[in-house]
Amino acid sequence: MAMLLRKLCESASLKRSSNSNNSSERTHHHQHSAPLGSFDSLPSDLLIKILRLLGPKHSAKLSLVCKSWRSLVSDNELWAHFLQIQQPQHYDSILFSETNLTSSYRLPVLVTQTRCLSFQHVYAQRERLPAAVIIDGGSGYCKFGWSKHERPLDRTATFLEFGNVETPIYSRLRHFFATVYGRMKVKPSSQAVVVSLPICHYDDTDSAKASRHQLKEAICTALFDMNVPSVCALNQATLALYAAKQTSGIAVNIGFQVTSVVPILNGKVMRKVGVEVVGLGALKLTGFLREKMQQNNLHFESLYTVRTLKEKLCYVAFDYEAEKLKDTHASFEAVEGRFTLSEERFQTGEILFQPRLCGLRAMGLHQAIALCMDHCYSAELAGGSDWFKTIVLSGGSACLPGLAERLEKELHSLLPPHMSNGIRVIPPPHGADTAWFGAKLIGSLSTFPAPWCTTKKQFRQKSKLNRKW
Ligand SMILES: Nc1ncnc2c1ncn2[C@@H]1O[C@H](COP(=O)(O)OP(=O)(O)OP(=O)(O)O)[C@@H](O)[C@H]1O
Repeated sequence: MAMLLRKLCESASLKRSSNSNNSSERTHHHQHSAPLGSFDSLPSDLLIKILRLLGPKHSAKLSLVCKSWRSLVSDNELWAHFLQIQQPQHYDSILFSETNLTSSYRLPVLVTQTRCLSFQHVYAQRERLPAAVIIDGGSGYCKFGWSKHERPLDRTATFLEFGNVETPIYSRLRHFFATVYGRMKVKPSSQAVVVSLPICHYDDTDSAKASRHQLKEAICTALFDMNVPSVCALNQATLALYAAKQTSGIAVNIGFQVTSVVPILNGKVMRKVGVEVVGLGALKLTGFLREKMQQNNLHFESLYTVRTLKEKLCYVAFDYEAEKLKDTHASFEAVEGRFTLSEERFQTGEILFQPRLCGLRAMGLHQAIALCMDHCYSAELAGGSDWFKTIVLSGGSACLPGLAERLEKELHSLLPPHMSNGIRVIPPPHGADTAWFGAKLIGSLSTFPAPWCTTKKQFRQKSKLNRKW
């Protein structure tokens, strides 16, 4: 094989030199004589196999030799293979994003468009792309890092460091972004940023719209004042949906303080249909477990221990009543020592379905989702009658094992068959970093940053115009 590869390269370089010596001969050569030199006799699938072994760099070089090599090398399957071996675990996400998200106008992609996609071009563009900064600033925890990295570089407790609501929003944001860039040890002016917008001011009212606009403006102003060259700001729910390789569906984010149920059609939040919000989140879950542990004489020093036990031992029961009859003891070695939990393990997650267990008069998560689905159905939007049947979970607390299965079961029993048939509840595809991963997908696109980002100049011009009007 090594000999074969050497011969291939020799033939290619021979051909290149003869081509550059005589251009009229080149035309003749391509059209009539052996266009691939001594490899002409080999079937093209074998040649593709050889190219696979040569790798992307050498294959790209071969495509410079002549038209015939270029045509052979441009094989889409070959470059799909190179994309796959480069990031085997994310290949599906790359395919999804390159077919559905390359333009920021998130219209449904036509089949013909998919066929036009040149994987060689996609590969080359992605290689050339400098890494972007990815910041998902959650209300509890901020995840930040690089688009070319597998996962966030770090997490910081947003609520502890930046949670002072009395501070004017602009200075809080400046401090927040300066801290993130400081921790990443990078100059803000060196690269574009993809930043998440929190899921808040959900309503379809003018005042909520104005608040959303104000928040986005404040985020962009803070970043541009720090000389970031271009900014892409997208809401967390849409990013979570992208992370699950979907452009339409219902994004359910179990956040730090609240849970939001967000209908999204072709990447756009359907505020007219309605976003449901339940006042339950990570804080309530931890608080509930703490109470249960205290009631059951399980002594701990730090709330951090309770949070760790929640993450390591808690789960959602498929059938709450049946679970009570089982032996559910399990232990975990925390920093403070060894803890054994039993019923607390599934009682904690149960508050999502029965909020009254923690003294809250609110809808259960399944009810909020069913209500949202019902609104989607009644709205009769152009997306058809199925787009809202895909439900994507996100947020750290949505990582509780068993949550997706239980939700699916509850939705089936709440909804009539024409609405529940085909329901799919997808667990957080990238755990607590789901929205971050969605933003990473955007920051890694072959077309990034152009269609997704606003440059400093564009932003300033738009702000000036807005002020005039
Ligand atoms: N495997 C897990 N099981 C249960 N809870 C988890 C798990 N992993 C993380 N969490 C919890 O998730 C919470 C943090 O969630 P997340 O990072 O989604 O918050 P956030 O993004 O700041 O919230 P928001 O969406 O409101 O901005 C923490 O309380 C943490 O304990």
